[in-house]
Amino acid sequence: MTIGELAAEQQRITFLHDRLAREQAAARAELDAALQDGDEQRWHREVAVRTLSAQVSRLSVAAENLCFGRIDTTDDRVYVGRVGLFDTERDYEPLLTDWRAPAARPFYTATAANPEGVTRRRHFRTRGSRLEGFHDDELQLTSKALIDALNAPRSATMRDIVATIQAEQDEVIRLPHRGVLVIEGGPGTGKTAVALHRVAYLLYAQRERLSRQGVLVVGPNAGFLRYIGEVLPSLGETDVVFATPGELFPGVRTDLEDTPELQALKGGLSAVDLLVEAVADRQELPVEPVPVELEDVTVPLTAAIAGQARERARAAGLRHNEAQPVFHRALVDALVAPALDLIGEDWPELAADVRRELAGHPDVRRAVTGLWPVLTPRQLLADLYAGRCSALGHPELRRADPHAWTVSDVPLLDEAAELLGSDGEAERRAAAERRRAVEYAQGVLHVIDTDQAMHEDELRAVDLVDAEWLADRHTAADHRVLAERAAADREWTYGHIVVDEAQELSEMDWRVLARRGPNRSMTIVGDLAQRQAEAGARDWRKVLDPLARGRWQHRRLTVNYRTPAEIMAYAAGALAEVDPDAVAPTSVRHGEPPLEVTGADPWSFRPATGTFAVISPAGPLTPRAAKGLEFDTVVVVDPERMTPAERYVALTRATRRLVVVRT
Ligand SMILES: Nc1ncnc2c1ncn2[C@@H]1O[C@H](COP(=O)(O)OP(=O)(O)OP(=O)(O)O)[C@@H](O)[C@H]1O
Repeated sequence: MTIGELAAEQQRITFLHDRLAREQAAARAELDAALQDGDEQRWHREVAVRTLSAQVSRLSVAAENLCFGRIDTTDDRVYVGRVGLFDTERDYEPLLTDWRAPAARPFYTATAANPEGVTRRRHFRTRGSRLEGFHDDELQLTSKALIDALNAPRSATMRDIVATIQAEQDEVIRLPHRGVLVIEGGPGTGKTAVALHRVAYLLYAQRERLSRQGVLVVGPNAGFLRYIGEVLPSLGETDVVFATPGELFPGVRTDLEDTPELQALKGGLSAVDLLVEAVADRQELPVEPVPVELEDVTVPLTAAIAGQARERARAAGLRHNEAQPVFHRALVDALVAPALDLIGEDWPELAADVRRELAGHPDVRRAVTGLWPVLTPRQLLADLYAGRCSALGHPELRRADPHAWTVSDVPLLDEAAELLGSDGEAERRAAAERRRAVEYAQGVLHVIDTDQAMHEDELRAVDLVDAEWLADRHTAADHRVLAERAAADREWTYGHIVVDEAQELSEMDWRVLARRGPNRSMTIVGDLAQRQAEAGARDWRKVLDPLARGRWQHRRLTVNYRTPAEIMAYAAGALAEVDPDAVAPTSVRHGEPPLEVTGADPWSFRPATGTFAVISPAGPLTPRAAKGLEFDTVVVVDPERMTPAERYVALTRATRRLVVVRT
């Protein structure tokens, strides 16, 4: 690196930063203009505001590490960075190439064995717009830039890796597969990083579709979501909903766990049958005949009559709530003949009169709501847990607070919503919303109309518009951002779904995700050897065949970027206990061997700098909560008191130093 070269590259980087600043200013000005534009149709304006806001946020996060690399070929030179910048005066010639563009790809994939036309690959080290240095990596597999990145101390949140994506990772990030992609790999192989960069890549390659539908990222717990939550915004992407499996049913947010036995019961597919039975159990027959008092006679609504009506309602093939009116009609039909028998007369109009009387009769209506109640998913499950479970052969499901939802209840609530159908609540809410809007519009028109200053022969607002029309204009647009709308709507379907730590999800969880992603565009990352959940995956085929038979692909990552080789060798014992045939990933770095001590205070190992965690069966950080996280120094307390999978997870969290303390 000569001083002249450094100055030339600094000039280039300064120029790119100036360009970025210009583009930022232009996008902001356009956004301000769109926000103030009163003439533009409202819908157009909202689309423009949304697109421009996204553009502004994308450009504003790009300044840090704006340009991180350069590749030279025999006839071209490409600067690679976080966003694309173009020379608008020179036919949109690229000044900086977005890391996701095809032209940037050789930056990640060229090797000495397969240089892809690349003669030089250069990595820049920058701070803001200041170039601190650069180096050329001779197209080696493991570059200095990677080792520097891996040796850097970690912070509380995960960072993006655009400057140092490795070839095996790049292949997965850009894989053109449209269905389900499973990325498997041991601890620290960059599965999470790769999945998030794949989202950023897909948002780049299929922006039109994905920004309309959004992307859902499912992670194991809130701590993990906080840890990874900055990666996509740092890449300028915001149309992403993050959720734990305990948050996938709108209105419920839980991290309570059932016992492993209950998790297994609720997580297996037989839970669907249990719910079908629970719904059937709510289609009841009267124990005693219910008297229906007509004008002339009292007809007993017997179990036989209700049974007849129930058969008809069940045969209608509708969902439970939607079949209630069918049950009502069938009950009325079934009561006509006994009523006529009791009246003892029959002439053509009499049957029609009796039917009419029965149809509107409060006794019949009460019987319908008692025997075939409209239910919400929560009511169905709460009643089940409050005691109905015993009659269905599962007394173990009974619990003191039936509404204390657990993570394993969430897929059951979702399944129940499917079985029950609409309870009318959403429609009622929409109708109430609409009534309020019309009332508001009427108020607005009234104010305009009673304005004293108005002349009698002037055209008045009410001559031109009515309240319904005004209400339409008022409520047409939903102002919430996509992520909020999607998270609140159980029937929202996402353009792409990412599932991290996917080995933890139960068969019932997968059914929820299948509903949220009917196009089966998914990236699933996990490691079967790290499974801690009783109802989790033991075999990808078993999980994915029902979801996307013939449409899923499997890729494996083999290099460990987190844990030094010495720590990985130590953790290999735990891995062998989980699965004797499993192969541990190969670490790229070496470090100090783990330290084993007895009876020491775990907190005495807290280093002066860097991130630190104590993982112990009793907390503060349990192996379960440590899933997916990493720290510079980790103290694992009493690994023998953990299951082999928990031990394997706990021992593979350190990026530098591992201490094992036995109490
Ligand atoms: N190409 C890369 N350049 C720089 N850092 C990387 C790269 N790939 C992975 N890393 C870093 O390695 C660490 C481990 O990555 P990540 O958490 O994605 O692994 P994982 O496979 O999801 O691990 P686990 O299974 O334990 O959750 C992170 O700090 C990540 O930033």
